[in-house]
Amino acid sequence: MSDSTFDFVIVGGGTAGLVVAARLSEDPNTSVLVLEAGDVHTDDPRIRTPAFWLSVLGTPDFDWSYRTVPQKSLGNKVVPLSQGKLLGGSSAINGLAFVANSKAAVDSWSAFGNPGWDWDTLGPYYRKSHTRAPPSEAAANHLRLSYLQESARGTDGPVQVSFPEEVSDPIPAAWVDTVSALGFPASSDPFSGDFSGGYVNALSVDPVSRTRSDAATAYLEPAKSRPNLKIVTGALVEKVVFESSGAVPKTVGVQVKHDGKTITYKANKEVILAAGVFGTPKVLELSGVGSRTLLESLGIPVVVDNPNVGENLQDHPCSSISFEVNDGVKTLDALSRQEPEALGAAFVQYQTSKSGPFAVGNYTGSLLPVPDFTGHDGKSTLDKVLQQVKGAAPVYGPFTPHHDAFVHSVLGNPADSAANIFVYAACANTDATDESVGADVMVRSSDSDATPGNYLTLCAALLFPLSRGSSHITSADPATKPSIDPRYLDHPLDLEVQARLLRYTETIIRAEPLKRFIKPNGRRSARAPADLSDLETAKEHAKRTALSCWHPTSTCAMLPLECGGVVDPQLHVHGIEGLRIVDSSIIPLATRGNTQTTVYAVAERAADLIKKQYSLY
Ligand SMILES: Cc1cc2nc3c(=O)[nH]c(=O)nc-3n(C[C@H](O)[C@H](O)[C@H](O)COP(=O)(O)OP(=O)(O)OC[C@H]3O[C@@H](n4cnc5c(N)ncnc54)[C@H](O)[C@@H]3O)c2cc1C
Repeated sequence: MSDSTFDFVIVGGGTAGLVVAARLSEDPNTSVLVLEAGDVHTDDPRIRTPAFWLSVLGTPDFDWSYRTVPQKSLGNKVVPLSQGKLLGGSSAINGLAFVANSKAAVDSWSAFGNPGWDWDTLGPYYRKSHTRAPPSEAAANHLRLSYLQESARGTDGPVQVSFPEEVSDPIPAAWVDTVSALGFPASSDPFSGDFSGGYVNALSVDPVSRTRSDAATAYLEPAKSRPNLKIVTGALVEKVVFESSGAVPKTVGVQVKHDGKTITYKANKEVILAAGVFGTPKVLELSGVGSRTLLESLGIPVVVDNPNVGENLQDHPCSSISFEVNDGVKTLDALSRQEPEALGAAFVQYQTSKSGPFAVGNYTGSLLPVPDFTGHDGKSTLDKVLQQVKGAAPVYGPFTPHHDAFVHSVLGNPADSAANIFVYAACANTDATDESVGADVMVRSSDSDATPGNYLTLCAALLFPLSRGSSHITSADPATKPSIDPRYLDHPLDLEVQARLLRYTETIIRAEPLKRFIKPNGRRSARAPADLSDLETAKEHAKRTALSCWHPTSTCAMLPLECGGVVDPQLHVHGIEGLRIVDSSIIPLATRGNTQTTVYAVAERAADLIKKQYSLY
């Protein structure tokens, strides 16, 4: 294998990049190079220990620590946006929730102009990427997991997935029972494509070692000794290099900064971009693929003028409120306050029996229709809201009519979920400041009252936001971070829905059995209203507390060019030979639920498409 020329050069050793690298290098006659800007931290206990994920956010060794531009609709708040900067990428720092997308959402990809991308074709790749260990009988009973289906789970895929074997904490069961009693019982297996209801989700946690299972451990570890696979870390890809003499620019390789030197690696077959939702459009723009106006303003020679690059950014906004629990109810507050006794006990429990709070991430949630739009008056309420926002609805680009049609159809179908309401078992600090990075905004901090107390935070996340934003470079210098503008809650329909979801938390905490755990007239998070029942009050609180759920997608969407696209259904960049994108940036529509399963599935499918094109083993 040459040191500087490979069949495939993969930019980004994150979630998608390592899947594709592992699959392509299964063919011993194919050489694969992975270039990752971050370093190797696979053995670091802060990465491996499931519950530590919030505490590592903002750590420069692990996190790009992006921040949005001031968000107009949130009173100019700047929202911190973590993204993994290490081998394994965001799969190594994420919240570990392992939940599949819905059939309706994936089927829409094909309807948007991507033939061959629907639930029937992608569903098998969700299963191919993971192995879900069946829960013990005790955990299945305690966590109300009777809806799981054997046919929906992955049985021999690389990512190891399990349920918390936690049978002493009454909150998850109370949560599932409460949501069910309110009319939303878990309907099916989350990997069947048709799930809705309250649930305890599976986690990307190895059932034996009770450590994080990510792209580095699941995909790279078994493949890393292959002689045809080379991984270079600490390597920032600055741009893709093209040969532009023919009618269509041809990809030659990439230019990289490594150890202070500038190096060019060549690709015999393809360069594959997997630098993530902000990294991939940045590399494209630095390479001359993007809006002519932007590139010329920065002095970057234009290779392909495509103004869609970096557009269509979608993310799940999440607004929340914390409620004080009754005395004696155990939450994570003591750990979040870093009380030595609580930390010590959790540490010992994890070390000795791989159990306790350190063994799990966040796992109590729900995927729901918008409750206001269900039931007897649901349709007329939705019609009224749609009518009300009609005149003020922005047009973000050519994808808007397709996007509107899909979101309106989901909102109008009580069998589809448009909302994720979940519980974080501690008080949350939702007030980002200009200096906030990573975990500052979730972990309780100075803004909480001084008296120690225990809380449940209910978070409401809008799963199909119509607000769409962008991520673009502002300089030709590869070291400069992009300007990220998700436009959270910019679309008036998003604010209407988000406020209704947040308002619904008042209904949830007043319903049995969860009600038994909430302190009557107890304290709430700082500056939270005493009652959210008034819609205008809920809107203000939704805006004030809105943060990212860390699920950004779609900045290089798989869509026809005229519809706002950057890649075609083979994941080739429009108008360029030999350049593909395989990461979260190609997902055309925000996912119904957390994103990692969809990234794994897309990358698995991408590897098959590439293998087929080149007749690889
Ligand atoms: C804090 C957080 C919590 C989350 N929680 C969950 C959750 O609980 N469940 C869930 O399903 N999803 C969750 N997600 C989302 C999910 O993890 C991501 O959507 C997914 O991992 C993204 O995969 P990717 O391959 O697109 O990008 P990444 O995995 O981020 O990979 C991109 C890689 O490219 C590298 N890179 C970038 N630019 C360059 C360059 N120029 N040169 C070389 N390398 C480069 C990066 O360092 C990174 O390693 C979370 C994400 C975060 C950040």
